[in-house]
Amino acid sequence: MATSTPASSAAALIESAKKAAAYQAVADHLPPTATYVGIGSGSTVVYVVEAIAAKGPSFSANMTFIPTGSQSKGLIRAAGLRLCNLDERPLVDGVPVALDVAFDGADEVDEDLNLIKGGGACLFQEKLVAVAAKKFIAVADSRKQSARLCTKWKTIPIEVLPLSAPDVLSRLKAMGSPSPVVRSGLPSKAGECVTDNGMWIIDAPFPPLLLPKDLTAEVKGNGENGVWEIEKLAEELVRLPGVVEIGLFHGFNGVQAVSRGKEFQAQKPVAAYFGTPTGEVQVQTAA
Ligand SMILES: O=C(CO)[C@H](O)[C@H](O)COP(=O)(O)O
Repeated sequence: MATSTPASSAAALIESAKKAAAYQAVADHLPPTATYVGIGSGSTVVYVVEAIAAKGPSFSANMTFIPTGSQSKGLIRAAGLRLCNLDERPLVDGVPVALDVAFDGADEVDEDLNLIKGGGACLFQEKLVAVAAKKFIAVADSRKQSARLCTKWKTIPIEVLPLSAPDVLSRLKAMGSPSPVVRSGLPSKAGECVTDNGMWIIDAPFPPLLLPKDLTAEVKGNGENGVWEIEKLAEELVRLPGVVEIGLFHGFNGVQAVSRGKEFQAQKPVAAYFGTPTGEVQVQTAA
């Protein structure tokens, strides 16, 4: 007879928290009229696909699902949903059709809905899919909720061209990241973790990232004393030669983007769903 240990029951509670968040996010944000839907990567998104499949084939008959990498592609296929790669979407007036909604997991979510992503090394395609969607929804368990990024998930995943890794590492150290490392593929792969795009991931630790509202005349958040505000850090990181994409999803969300005339360029979710160990789901929305 299988015995339940405290560790196995804690793991089961986390799984049910992820599942509850995913099912509620799908119920709230996937209307039967949706046509193009983004599917992210990671263990929580498995339940997003399960929730969609559970609605039956007629619900998704007119929907096409856009993956964020090979895991996500496999999930869409295994569920019998219609798959279309990001670059194969039809053009409307010369522009690739917008996704109605994209669902994805996160490694950490701050109080302004900025995200750290890339724990599963899929951040580049995840960002491409998020910005192609009118509405991006994050799903997670409540361990991911945090006032400031880099508090619980202490490193920022950065996708780099392998050739550039030594230079990027030394530039990151100069920016105040104490010990950035190239992510290993162990235990499943000897050598570096190679992304779906043939790149490497650098995990760069930073102290907790400030929000614009934290800045004062004394605290500038520009890296002085190693302290960074998220927008300033993101701006510097994407400018490093060799960096392909960063795991900070920041700036504005889809609703704010429309009002700024920057439709479909939003990296931030409009809502994050957090499952809790008690079975409750907390929803954090943009202020
Ligand atoms: O960003 C990701 C992959 O690059 C994942 O969405 C993130 O790591 C969360 O994964 P999980 O749902 O397994 O906690």
